[in-house]
Amino acid sequence: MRPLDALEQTIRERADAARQGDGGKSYTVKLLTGPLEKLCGKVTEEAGELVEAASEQGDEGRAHFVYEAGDLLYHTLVLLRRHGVDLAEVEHELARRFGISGIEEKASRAK
Ligand SMILES: N=c1c2ncn([C@@H]3O[C@H](COP(=O)(O)OP(=O)(O)OP(=O)(O)O)[C@@H](O)[C@H]3O)c2ncn1[C@@H]1O[C@H](COP(=O)(O)O)[C@@H](O)[C@H]1O
Repeated sequence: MRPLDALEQTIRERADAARQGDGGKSYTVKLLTGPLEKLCGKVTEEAGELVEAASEQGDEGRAHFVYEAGDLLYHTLVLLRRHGVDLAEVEHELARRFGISGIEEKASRAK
């Protein structure tokens, strides 16, 4: 199983635990059951940290960039779960775009 799929499964298990009033020691459960603004704030924060890390140089900068990308992906997966959206649904959306040039798609929206 891809790590991203395994992580999604763990997050789904945490959501099930939360529904049963379980998962007190889980950070994921806190994000799933706390205020939506808190989770959205974390996604925004992690996106900002990834963008900041993008200008860091060298091996250390690269490792930090990868670390921040992991944080953003994790928090994004938790937000998707909170909305009942599976990763497969997002992958389906991305697959739908295969072969559609971003520039052409933008131009078609401007018409
Ligand atoms: N991949 C992650 C993961 N990535 C990041 N984080 C947590 O996300 C938080 C990142 O926020 P910050 O760096 O801003 O830390 P912070 O300031 O302490 O966070 P806040 O107080 O603002 O919430 C940290 O607490 C990290 O530990 C993660 N927490 C959990 N997972 C995965 O989810 C699984 C289940 O975790 P639990 O639900 O906690 O059991 C784990 O085994 C991991 O596989």
